[in-house]
Amino acid sequence: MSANASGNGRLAVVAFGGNALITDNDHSAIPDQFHNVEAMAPHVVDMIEDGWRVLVTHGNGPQVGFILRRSELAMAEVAPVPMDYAVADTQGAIGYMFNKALTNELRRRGLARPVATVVTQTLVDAADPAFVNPTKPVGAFMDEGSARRAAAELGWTVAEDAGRGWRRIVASPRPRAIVELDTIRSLLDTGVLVVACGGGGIPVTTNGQGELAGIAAVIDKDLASELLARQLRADALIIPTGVEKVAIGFGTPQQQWLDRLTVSQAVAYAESGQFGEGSMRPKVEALVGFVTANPAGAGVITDAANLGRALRRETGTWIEADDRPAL
Ligand SMILES: Nc1ncnc2c1ncn2[C@@H]1O[C@H](COP(=O)(O)OP(=O)(O)O)[C@@H](O)[C@H]1O
Ligand SMILES: NC(=O)OP(=O)(O)O
Repeated sequence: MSANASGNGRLAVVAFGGNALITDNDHSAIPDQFHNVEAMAPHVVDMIEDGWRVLVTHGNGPQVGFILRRSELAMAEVAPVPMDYAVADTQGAIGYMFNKALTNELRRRGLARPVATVVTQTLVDAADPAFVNPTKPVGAFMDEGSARRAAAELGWTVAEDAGRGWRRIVASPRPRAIVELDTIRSLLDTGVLVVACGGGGIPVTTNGQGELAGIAAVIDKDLASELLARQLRADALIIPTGVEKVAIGFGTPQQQWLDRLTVSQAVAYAESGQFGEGSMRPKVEALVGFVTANPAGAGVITDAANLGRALRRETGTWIEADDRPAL
């Protein structure tokens, strides 16, 4: 392994959004997702060349919904896929896309660094109120009529998603612990480029004797990535998504893109409804949690193409502890 591939250096958790993996009109098309992951890989490898150790996490909202829908459509012929297994399926498939794209990009640049995807379980509380109040959008966007029909005919819970259309929603309990945390840490310490905690992790509960059991839910990957970044004492938590910066008045004539938000400003804006529920709000909340626990840490929201520029502070929205002086 080259010196650059050692387990030293600043650690960044980079949490790619599930929607950010999709640009094609046919939202469920796999080649389009791989094409987008291929476009993201050079930005991750740029960070490695800049001396960062990188842990990639990713969302799975659209993809887990597609798997559940395929399973429903095929029910007459094959047994249905339980939701925890559907999340595991997305970790495997999206992890494979990142493994392949990152390995190819490292090879192109002559960098010797192993890449590994860790199937990751995330502990949740079976009594979490989220199980009776689903909030996590999954699968395709629909018009309201189609959504209401799916609710009546298929028993889905549906809701409008951040002004972008209607979607199926499922339970999204808070992540409490990452079961494979020590394995992920060991891999990072030996210089492996790790992909982990996909889709927020496979939701599991424990019976108190440490015995794990899967449960039907999709965990928010921003909140799980924050937990992971905090427990690994990462230096940066970066959330690449569909926008270069966070805005107040998003989508209105008063829209104002933000370079920096203090924790207090972020909390106040979140409480006044400035950030889309289930879209931008959990990202802001994740970074507030991260920089509150680690005031010297960098908490940044941007798009994948601007990862490097955002880390150099040329763009993106940085969320910072209240007492950190503005640059
Ligand atoms: N205040 C805001 N500022 C910027 N974008 C916002 C805001 N509120 C909602 N959004 C929307 O949230 C999207 C990011 O959420 P989403 O697509 O769910 O994330 P992910 O990339 O994790 O799949 C942005 O692309 C934007 O359309
Ligand atoms: N699990 C999750 O939060 O996925 P998205 O980022 O795709 O919504």
